[in-house]
Amino acid sequence: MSSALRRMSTSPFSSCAFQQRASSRWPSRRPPSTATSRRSLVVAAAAASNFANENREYVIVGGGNAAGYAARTFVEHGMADGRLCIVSKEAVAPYERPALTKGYLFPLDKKPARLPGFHTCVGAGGERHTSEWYKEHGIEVLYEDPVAAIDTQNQILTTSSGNHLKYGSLIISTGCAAVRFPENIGGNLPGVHYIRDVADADSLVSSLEKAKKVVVIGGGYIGMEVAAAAAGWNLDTTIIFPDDHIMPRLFTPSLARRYEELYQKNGIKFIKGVLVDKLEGGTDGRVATVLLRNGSIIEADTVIVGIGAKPVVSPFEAVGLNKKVGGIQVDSLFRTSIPGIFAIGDVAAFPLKIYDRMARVEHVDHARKSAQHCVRTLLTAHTQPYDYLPFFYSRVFEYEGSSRKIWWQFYGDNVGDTIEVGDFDLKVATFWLNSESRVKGIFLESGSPEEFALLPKLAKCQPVVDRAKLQGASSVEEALEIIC
Ligand SMILES: Cc1cc2nc3c(=O)[nH]c(=O)nc-3n(C[C@H](O)[C@H](O)[C@H](O)COP(=O)(O)OP(=O)(O)OC[C@H]3O[C@@H](n4cnc5c(N)ncnc54)[C@H](O)[C@@H]3O)c2cc1C
Repeated sequence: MSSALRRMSTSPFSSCAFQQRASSRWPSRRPPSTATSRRSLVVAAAAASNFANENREYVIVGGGNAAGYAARTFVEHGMADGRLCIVSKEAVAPYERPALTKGYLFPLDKKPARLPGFHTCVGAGGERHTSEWYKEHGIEVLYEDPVAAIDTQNQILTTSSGNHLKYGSLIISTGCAAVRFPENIGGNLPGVHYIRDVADADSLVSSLEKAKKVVVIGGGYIGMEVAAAAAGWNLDTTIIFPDDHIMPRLFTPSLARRYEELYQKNGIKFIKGVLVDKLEGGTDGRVATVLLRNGSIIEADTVIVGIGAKPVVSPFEAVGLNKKVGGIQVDSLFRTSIPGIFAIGDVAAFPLKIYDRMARVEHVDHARKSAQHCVRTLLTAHTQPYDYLPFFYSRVFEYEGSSRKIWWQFYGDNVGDTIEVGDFDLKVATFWLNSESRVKGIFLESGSPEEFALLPKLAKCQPVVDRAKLQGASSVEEALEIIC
């Protein structure tokens, strides 16, 4: 590693993330003054050593889930030390983003059922990849310095602080950004929250600590999880969305109805089938009311907007975008149209081989697997196409004292018609069957580890089933036996 690189990889982060959790929601946060001095150091190093021409063999842009798993794969191949640089917009080392709407939001006195996995885990020891881990493995991480421009001809990245980095190979993992309400309808009022990163989650926790009336806009993953977390704070919580039921892109109406009943038992109210027109501030400037298209006015001191996310393609448009599914177009080895440039995770539009179509998948399982596949391609020149089976999961009401903890998984494709089996109070499964009665997708809630382990196998081999028999199954166990 060159001396300039060594100086920059010095990270002031703490490595004992968990021990410090009780006193801070983000234990390894760096004091702002250190960030400033580190940036000055980077600029000084650039001036002193013709920084732009100093070659980084491998550069990852983005400091999220995919970046974390890509770094881990570089380490596993012994190719990280002094060769790998991560350029991140965030102030902290890559972490497990799904925790942000789950355990991370629970009140600390309710002891989260699962410790938030802020940092990626590796190996049998499951050691945490704190900033210290990156340092120990000789990985240079530039924090809070997003890439602002790329010169693909000369292979140079320019960061927002004005650094120039020359790369050998580049992996883009910029993920997604939350869709925001425009400013003119109150989208930026104090008390209005969007959750994409840990800074957003910290800001929401500060609001929840004082909140009385919470409105969650959006009935998808984010809305469902945040509303369930707000219930853990015993707050007056209302979910508002334009669809007929929650999770319209995955849940069947009957499954959604049972979930809505459970949410209502936890004190959460629903306003369905209506759009939000405007958020208005009160005398203190904070959000105070939510105006609906049907003329209703809902009071709120805290609003969480979960209305979707869009891939962060800027400033990489020239690398080649996919117009249909959005994001950066890659092939089955995560190669973009420009040699030496790859894209992974949420931002990558890739061939979903099993269903023979292009897709972008905004889920952590794909972020991890695409990262591992891409780095193996880069380092070992393997040519096996990525063969991904879509997998989604969620967990809600996991805090201590909750009447019912929910954990569900979905594998496959939710196309065709559905057969629902089981008792919602115990265990429930939904099967998506195509016109040939092949199982295309499976949803299971509250299954055993063995049952959950069956799902990917079934969704992959897509067995043909006897519909009448499946329909007549009296339990999930019986249904799985019929299919297997
Ligand atoms: C609140 C929340 C809850 C979720 N829950 C679940 C769940 O329960 N299950 C599930 O499967 N998935 C869940 N997801 C989705 C999952 O977290 C993502 O699919 C995963 O994080 C994608 O990884 P990624 O690295 O592609 O993107 P991200 O993890 O989003 O990382 C992208 C990174 O790039 C950085 N960046 C952006 N632009 C630049 C730039 N110009 N320069 C440098 N850095 C940049 C961002 O700041 C960020 O650090 C959740 C997502 C969120 C936001």
